[in-house]
Amino acid sequence: MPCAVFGASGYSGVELVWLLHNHPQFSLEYAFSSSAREDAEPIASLYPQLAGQLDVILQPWHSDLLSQLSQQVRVVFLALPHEASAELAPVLVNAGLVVFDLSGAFRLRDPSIHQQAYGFERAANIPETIAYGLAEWTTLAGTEQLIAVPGCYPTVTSLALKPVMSFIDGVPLVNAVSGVSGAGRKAASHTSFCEVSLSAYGVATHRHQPEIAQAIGHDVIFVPHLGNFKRGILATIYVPLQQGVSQASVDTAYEQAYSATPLIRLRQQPPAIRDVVGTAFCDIHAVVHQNHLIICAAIDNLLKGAAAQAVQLANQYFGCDSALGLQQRGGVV
Ligand SMILES: NC(=O)C1=CN([C@@H]2O[C@H](COP(=O)(O)OP(=O)(O)OC[C@H]3O[C@@H](n4cnc5c(N)ncnc54)[C@H](OP(=O)(O)O)[C@@H]3O)[C@@H](O)[C@H]2O)C=CC1
Ligand SMILES: CC(=O)N[C@@H](CCC(=O)OP(=O)(O)O)C(=O)O
Repeated sequence: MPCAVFGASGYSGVELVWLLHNHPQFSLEYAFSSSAREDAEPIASLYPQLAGQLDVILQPWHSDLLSQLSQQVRVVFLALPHEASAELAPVLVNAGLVVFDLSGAFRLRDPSIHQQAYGFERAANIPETIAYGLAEWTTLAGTEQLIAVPGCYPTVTSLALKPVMSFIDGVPLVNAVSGVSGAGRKAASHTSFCEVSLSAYGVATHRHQPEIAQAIGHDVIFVPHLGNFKRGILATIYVPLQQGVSQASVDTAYEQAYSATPLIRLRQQPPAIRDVVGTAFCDIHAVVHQNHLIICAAIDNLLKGAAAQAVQLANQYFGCDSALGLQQRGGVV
């Protein structure tokens, strides 16, 4: 299946390039950077750890490449800033391409919530049905034109909460800590090494709160934190339970939800970030304590929280095993 990656010079884009280059069913035909770059260059000039391993050329995207692209490629992955995706995705869909978009441009269904969360209007002229691709909870028909890949925090939080939603009695509280790669490759003072010191951010304002609420169908309190490590997210979630919910019923609910899903690991101990970094797994551990459920869940933000989930969805879309090409430990960044 010929494919292309936009935003291939960025963190989630380079992970996509690596996964697709090594995938048995996809062939990577184009890897685009922004048009702000003047020349094509080997991806190893930005990521020297790939020298001798990945001879992909990064090519600046220009719209006059569209007709060539749409003749040679069937599917595209967008790892772009939200506004850039909002502009480009409809153009690519109209050119007949299947688009997996890693940004937040198409995730929120309610236009006013979208406007408030992202600060720009939801794109007009978009396909009527946009799939929200939380991979373990979505069945793609293989006819969708645009698939919105969930955000990193919403992925780990929704995967942890969805199996136990019928037990809850109150608002779940989510504390999640992310590594700095979650903020992308571009330089910014608040994500530079000497500035980062574990702290909360976006308290009561983060755009992933409405996305999580939409995904689980319930209100949620969400507080993200930035930690001084490269990659990975650890979420600790406190769920008020209805009277009488037992550990056994919680365990059964997780087993029923995930016994047949190869990329979810139900753990006997709280997962550590290092258990999942470089993998496409989501690890989940849940314990009933008094009338609360305490869930600890971890993912790699750039893989299960971005590139690997996009490939998992593309696997499903084209009828492959959902974990195809995703079971080796890796990670470029
Ligand atoms: N980082 C993460 O953990 C996650 C990120 N995401 C989402 O994925 C998307 C990419 O994030 P991330 O990889 O972190 O970002 P980066 O900042 O690392 O990379 C952004 C990429 O987009 C390219 N780009 C920027 N502006 C344009 C434009 N106008 N037209 C075309 N290309 C452009 C950049 O090219 P150039 O290098 O030439 O500037 C670069 O390749 C974002 O929407 C983000 O929200 C989703 C889940 C997790
Ligand atoms: C650590 C950090 O800054 N994380 C990013 C979220 C990661 C991400 O890119 O999520 P989206 O796909 O929804 O943009 C943030 O809080 O904005």
